[in-house]
Amino acid sequence: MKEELEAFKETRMDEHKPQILAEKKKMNKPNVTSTDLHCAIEEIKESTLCKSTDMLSEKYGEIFTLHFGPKKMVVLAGYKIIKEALVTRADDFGERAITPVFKIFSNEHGVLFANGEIWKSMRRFMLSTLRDFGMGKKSVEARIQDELMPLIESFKSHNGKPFNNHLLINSAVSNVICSIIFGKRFEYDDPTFQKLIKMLDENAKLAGTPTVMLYNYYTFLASLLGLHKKLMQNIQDLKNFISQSSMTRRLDLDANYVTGYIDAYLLKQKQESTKAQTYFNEENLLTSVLDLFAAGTETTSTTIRWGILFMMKYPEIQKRVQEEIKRHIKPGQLPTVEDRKKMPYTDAVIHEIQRFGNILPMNVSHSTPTDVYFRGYLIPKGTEVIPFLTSVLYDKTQWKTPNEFNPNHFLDENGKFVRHDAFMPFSAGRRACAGESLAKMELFLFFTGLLQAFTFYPPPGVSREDLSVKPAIGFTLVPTPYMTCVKPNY
Ligand code: HEM
Repeated sequence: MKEELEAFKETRMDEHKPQILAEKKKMNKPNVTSTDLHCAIEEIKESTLCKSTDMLSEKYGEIFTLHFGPKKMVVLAGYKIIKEALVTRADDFGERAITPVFKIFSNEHGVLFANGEIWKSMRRFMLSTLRDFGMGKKSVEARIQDELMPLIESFKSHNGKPFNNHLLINSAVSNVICSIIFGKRFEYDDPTFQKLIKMLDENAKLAGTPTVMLYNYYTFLASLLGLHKKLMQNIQDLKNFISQSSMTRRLDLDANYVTGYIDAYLLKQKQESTKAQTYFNEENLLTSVLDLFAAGTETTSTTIRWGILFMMKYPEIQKRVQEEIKRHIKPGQLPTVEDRKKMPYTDAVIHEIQRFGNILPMNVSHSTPTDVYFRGYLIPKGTEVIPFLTSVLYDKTQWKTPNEFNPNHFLDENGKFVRHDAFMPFSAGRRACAGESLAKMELFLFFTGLLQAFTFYPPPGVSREDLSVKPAIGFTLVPTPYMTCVKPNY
């Protein structure tokens, strides 16, 4: 089989003379290491350095090989090539790379870290169930609005004194997902809830640490050292919690009263139980619920935390958002999804928070399901591919001022909101974020609701210039921990 593949490569290479990326390319270009990539991401965020992604692509081109320890990966850099790969060539680039760390999360089940038929049926079910909840009796919009009130109260309770908003925002966002999954929210001081949030937060940090990365590339050695144990323990504990909750829901299951995702899954499982082949088993339930939990909490919460930091740093922008809120939403009334259409400036600011915040700089790795010929190269089957999202969100050919926080990127000369093709924080193509609609709704309702209620400003003695937008590097780019003060607006 191996010889056949080699022979195949040879014939195809003779025909088209492509280079085998990750093999021949290395000969005429310097090696790019993960450190180079991380440095570039850091420098991009330091606007004073005025560096941008073209630094990487100018040096190495739009497509290059990256060496992580013994492993070679292909990086795609820039809007055009990433769109071509993920959208036009979706069949060639639409698989997930299941690295050893991702395998700990999923054992190749669920949605986020799965492929093939399991991925297809789980993703289809996830999208349709989330859509149904959006239109159900208690819509997702109402669930988010319900969560906004306790969040505002908790912010108020600090009486203008500096506090770190991290845990509170995580709790609010996580509660939206909990309400969708389990059909109920938790009090912020509930010890079980606090433990869940802590484990999710810890895992997001751990997944990007060098020690856990080591597990990806030197798996045997890292297993001996037990570097991945905490991550594994957290995942097991989270799955145990989901399993217990689903056992309770099974007892109360009522097709006329579907409270959440778990109910919907259990009903589907019942329907499919007579089929010879079904993917609606226990392992897929636990993993897809964990996917929702993990992918749905950290991402949205981090984006809101970036948003508050940017509002403190750019008070003139905060003021313009608040003026627009005052014009369209009465005091005491909660924002609704409908309001967004009337509020182009706020919409543009939220889009810019996502662009500039760039929370998933390296996307989630894809891989090639077969040998792929692309832009004159042969990328062998099973190669990990990084569609480098930073290079799209900061692409100099697509944005007027890529290294500045500038809401005008999303406004025309008349102040109307304009879409931007290179706005790709949710990625693109068949693996694009499954929670995009929910995330957009949450970002608008939480951000607008918080800015309606409060003005955010830095603690005494800290100037806006002191506020750093340099991220802490990990799997997601999170703001360096900061303190904030709030002044109620009414
Ligand atoms: C601001 C918030 C969010 C951002 C920026 C974001 C971004 C992303 C990105 C970049 C991917 C990888 C896409 C790819 O592989 O090409 C992804 C995948 C995914 N996201 Fe999100 N996400 C967000 C919120 C959410 C929420 C709220 C949920 C769940 C309710 C969610 C669920 C998922 C799932 C299940 C996948 C895997 C899709 C698949 O592999 O088919 N995300 N997201």
